[in-house]
This record gives sequence, C-alpha cells and structure tokens, in this order.
Amino acid sequence: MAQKLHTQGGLPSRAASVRSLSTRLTLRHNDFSGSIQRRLNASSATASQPVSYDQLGFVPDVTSNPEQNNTPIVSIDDKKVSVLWSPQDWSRFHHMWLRDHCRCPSCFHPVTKQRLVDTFQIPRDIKPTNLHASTGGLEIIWSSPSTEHHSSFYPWSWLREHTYDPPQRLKHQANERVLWGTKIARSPPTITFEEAIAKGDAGLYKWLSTIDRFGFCFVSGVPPTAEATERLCERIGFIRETQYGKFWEFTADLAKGDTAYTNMALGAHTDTTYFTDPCGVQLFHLLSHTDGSGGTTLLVDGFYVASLLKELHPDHHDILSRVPIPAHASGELTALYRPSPTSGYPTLQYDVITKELIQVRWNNDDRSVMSHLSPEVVEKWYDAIRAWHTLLVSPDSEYWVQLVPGTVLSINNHRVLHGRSKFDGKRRVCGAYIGMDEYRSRLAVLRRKFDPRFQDFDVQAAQGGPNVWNSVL
Ligand SMILES: C[N+](C)(C)CCCC[C@H](N)C(=O)O
Ligand SMILES: O=C(O)CCC(=O)C(=O)O
Repeated sequence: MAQKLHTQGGLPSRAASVRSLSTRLTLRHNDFSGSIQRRLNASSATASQPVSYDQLGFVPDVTSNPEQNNTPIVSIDDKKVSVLWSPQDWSRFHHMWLRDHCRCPSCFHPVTKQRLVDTFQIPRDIKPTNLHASTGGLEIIWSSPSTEHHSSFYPWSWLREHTYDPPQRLKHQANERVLWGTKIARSPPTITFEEAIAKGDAGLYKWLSTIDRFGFCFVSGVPPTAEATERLCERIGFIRETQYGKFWEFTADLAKGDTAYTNMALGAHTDTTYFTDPCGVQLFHLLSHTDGSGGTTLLVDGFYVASLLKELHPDHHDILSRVPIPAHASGELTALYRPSPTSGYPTLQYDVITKELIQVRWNNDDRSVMSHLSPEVVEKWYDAIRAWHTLLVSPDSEYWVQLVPGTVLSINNHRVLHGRSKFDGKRRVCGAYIGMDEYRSRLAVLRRKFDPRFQDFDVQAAQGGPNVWNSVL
C-alpha cells in the first residue's frame, strides 16, 4: 500500500500536512505502480540501454501485504519533507537536498555513479508538487513554472542511512579497531600467502580487513624472493612509485639518500611524512641477513599511543592535533620533497565529522625547521612531543619482532609506526608502498562482496558495481 499526500492544488497547507502526520493516508495503488512504470519507460528512453530495476535502487514490492506495511508517514512544509519513522523517530530533508540527490538515470549516471543533474539549475526555492510514500520508498514529483516535470524516488533505507536532520549518531565502524601494545606479540595478526593469493578474494579480504583492524598483518609462507613479494604487494593494488623506485630492495649502501639505506637504528616513525599524501600500506620482506645480527623490527600502534596521550596529557594531545610539522626528503640531488602546504600537517589528524583519529604522521628525523610556531607555543610544543615520544618508546607500547625470510610485514603507514635496531652484516629487505586510496578502495570493494552489512539490496548489482543507492556513494 502506498500513501499519496492529498494536495488541494500545489503544496498542502500546514494543516493538511499536520493532518497527514496523524492519519494514515491511502494510496491509489495503481497510481504508484503506474508512476514507477512511467519512470522506467521514461528513463529507458533516456538511457542507452533499458534501465533495470536495480539501477533505480530498491524497487518496492508493491504487491506486499498491506498489513505488514510500516510505511513511514511523510509531510512537507515550505523548506523540507519530514519522514516520521515512528512517533519518536523522524528525519527532515531540504527540498533542494532531495532534488540534488535524485538518483534516477537522468540525474545520476547508473554506470559511472556520477551526478548528471545540474545542481546549479535547481531553483533555490524548489518544492515537491506531490509525494507518494510506498512500502519501498518515497516518490517525489517536482514540477513548477521554472522546472520541467520530474519524478524522483528515494528508498526508505537510503533516506534513513543519510539522515542529517537530526544529525545521526556515529555510523557503525566497518571493522572495530583493535588498539594494541607490546602484548600483541603473544598473537600477532597473521594470514598465509596461500590465503592472500587464493582466487575468490576471501583471503585477500581477510588480509586487508585485518590490516584495517590492527593496523598491520604478517603474511607467512611467502616464497623468500622479490618476485613473490611483488606479486603479493600487487594483490592489494598497483604499487605506488616514489623516489625510491616502484618495488624496492634495499640494503646498507646509501644507494638512496636516506638512513634506511644504512645500518643505523631507526626510531619509531611513519614513512613519507614529507608527502602531502603519505603512503598508505607499506610492505617489508627480509630476504636475507648474513654475517651479522640486529636489524630487529619495531612496531608501535600510533592510535593506541594517541589514546594514551589524550587520556594522560590532553593538553599535549591537543597541541599535537593542531600544530603542523614541516618535513622534507632531500637526500637525493635530484629531489626535494616537502608537503603542500610546506608547513605540513599535525602529528595527529582527526576526522572533522566523526572526530575519529584517522592519521598519525611522525618522523622526527625527517622533520624540517619549526619556524612557524608562535614564540609562546615553542616550549609547549616540545613538551608535547616529549610526552608523545615517552609513550612511543614505553615498553608497554613497543612490539619488537625479528623478521625472517618467508614472512612479509604489511603496515598501515597512517596508523602504525615502524623502526629497527642497528645491525651489522649484509641485510637485504624488499617491499613496496601502496597508496592509501588504493588500499581503501580495494577493501571497500571486498567489503561489499563479503560483508552483508555493506552489500547492495541486489547482490547481482554488486557484481557489476554498487547500485546507485549503495550507502557508500
Ligand atoms: C623505500 N624504503 C622503504 C626502503 C626506504 C624509504 C625511506 C623512508 C624515509 N626515511 C621515510 O621515513 O619516509
Ligand atoms: O630496514 C628496516 O627494517 C626498516 C627501514 C625503514 O624504517 C624504512 O624503510 O622506512
């Protein structure tokens, strides 16, 4: 059963919309299915190929049993459409917002998932002419002297997912993050090479979702060769080439102008802090270490340490979340890398919407001159990084592990810091960087395939990419 908001010409009066909130309105069933069919016909006329139902998102089962209907009640005022999910639970959407988010094939490309509607041609005072509430969603008819007739359809689940008024609570984390300290050594997250390269990608999803949860993951059983390691890296996505090359092998020969190419100890750091967009996943594989010892790997969960700092020293935490740090890589005559802006980015970067920590950026060796601090901040900043450092090097935070040939270490370089102890002898390590966006994209596609919470209404649509109502678009 669907509802049609009775309107006496134009938009309902306030009284009418109040009445609509208190009484269930009946829909002329055939009107609704007729309007869906009309839109399908209309859209198939515009699209080069017939529009399948899934391209319009979840198309309601209009034959559902009316008794099971818990169709929300909708109402409209000058500015917004209100959806009453239950007496205490409602959402309101601006008319402009609704029109701008129409996902019919002529407003939102069903294949490329790009907006086609010209946002800036939508009258600022646009209002619906009619609303149809049905079991599957809300249909809105737009037509006014300055706009042509248009019909939009919004699945209830999509409207609920994207409610902004009232603001929504934090959406569920795809993967709950597991913060860790030194005790992670008891059972470090590990998958096998066979899992990682197996067809069907379930193992690849397990690997990437493990990195997402812990910030790192070992891959065991990897043939101790550069070729096998490169093949493993490319399971995540294309390798991000930098001044160090694409797939790199390094040893203590200063082949590149960086202390990684020495046998020195390296304190806990994240790589490429001198890039505007530091590399995402970093993979290391110790291929051999002969005639010497040392070179033990250090891992620290930057998100864990940031949570300690926030708890123990909120003022220091606040400074590290605000003060940008300039950095550079200028060990090669042919390169001088500095981020844009050159003042850099704060050590701790938070998502301004969810307030979640999304990146740790810390390499005290690659830090440039702190000449942008106001005088009264200088000492506070040094106190803050001292507190940060003390927590980073705390035995409770440090996880020391000796890499061995055959086990690859994969790290989320926006979260987990790494380092090594000094060493002697001949030590060969290979690996690569993967861009953060490539890693996140691969994980998102796999999550849609393997995690029911992220699946499309119509899994078939997922095979060819998300349908237009997938909540990630
Ligand atoms: C390419 N490879 C990983 C061997 C070394 C890269 C040097 C990393 C640099 N010290 C930084 O912190 O960004
Ligand atoms: O040699 C290692 O184990 C790590 C080197 C390092 O920290 C880096 O390449 O960023």
